[in-house]
Amino acid sequence: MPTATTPSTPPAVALQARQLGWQVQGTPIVQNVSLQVRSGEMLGLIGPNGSGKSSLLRLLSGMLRPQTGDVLLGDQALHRLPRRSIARQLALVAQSAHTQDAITVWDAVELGRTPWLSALQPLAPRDRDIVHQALQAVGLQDKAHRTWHTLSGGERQRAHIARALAQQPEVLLLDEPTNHLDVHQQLSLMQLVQHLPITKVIALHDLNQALACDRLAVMHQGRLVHLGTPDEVLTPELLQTVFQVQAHSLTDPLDGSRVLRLRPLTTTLP
Ligand SMILES: Nc1ncnc2c1ncn2[C@@H]1O[C@H](COP(=O)(O)OP(=O)(O)OP(=O)(O)O)[C@@H](O)[C@H]1O
Repeated sequence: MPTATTPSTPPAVALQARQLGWQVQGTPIVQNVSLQVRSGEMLGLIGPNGSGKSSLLRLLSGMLRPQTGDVLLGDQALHRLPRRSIARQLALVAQSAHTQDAITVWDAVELGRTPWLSALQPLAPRDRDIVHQALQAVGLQDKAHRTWHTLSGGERQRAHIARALAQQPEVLLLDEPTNHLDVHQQLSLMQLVQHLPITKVIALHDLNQALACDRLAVMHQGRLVHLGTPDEVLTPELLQTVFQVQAHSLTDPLDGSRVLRLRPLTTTLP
């Protein structure tokens, strides 16, 4: 019978930020952020433009090194882990990941297997199956042999996600993954991510999409200002002070779920 101390039992906290701080030339970008991401949850990261969401995700992924505080992946300090070990456990789908134009979609997604292969080791049939499944999950199986530069913005976005899935991470960080996607693709992607049996942290701008998360973390001016369930967090008061919008909750007559109706407090850009 497994116990709480059995090594194969996943830790209750998959990823943890402890008093993270990051600044550029004396300007604080992320300030004193502490949070715990529970194993298996989908944690939404929301906040206005420039509030520090992408920076926090990059700190959590190890791409950026904090000047203060640290990140724990499971119970291990991220900065002490070799890159390869991090890449076997955690994948980041960044907002503007670069991919060479001449590469095919298949090759781009195949790169997700790199952390699992030793030098010069060719892909085993199992690796090829995983790449195939990742392409299928994002609906790109028919475009596997297309070159990168021929893809639309939305197709590139889905290919980046497929590459992260091919990594088979335990923790998946996604930075505004629904950008560039049409409404059908946005909903499909949110469902796909929601049902992945791993830990997810997802930066989102669409607050109605954020309602599907288990918990939400709200960034404002580089600080984490709220953490809780969508109902606890998305109050009219918070939406007014952080997002500068007036919010009304409606109920979807089809399934009784909550829908947010938002109006700007002011109509002028800051
Ligand atoms: N490398 C950098 N050098 C200087 N400033 C930076 C750097 N990276 C981020 N910033 C600044 O830090 C702030 C937070 O940026 P970040 O991209 O983390 O915000 P965000 O919440 O993801 O924004 P958005 O919703 O617009 O994508 C912004 O003001 C940005 O200009």
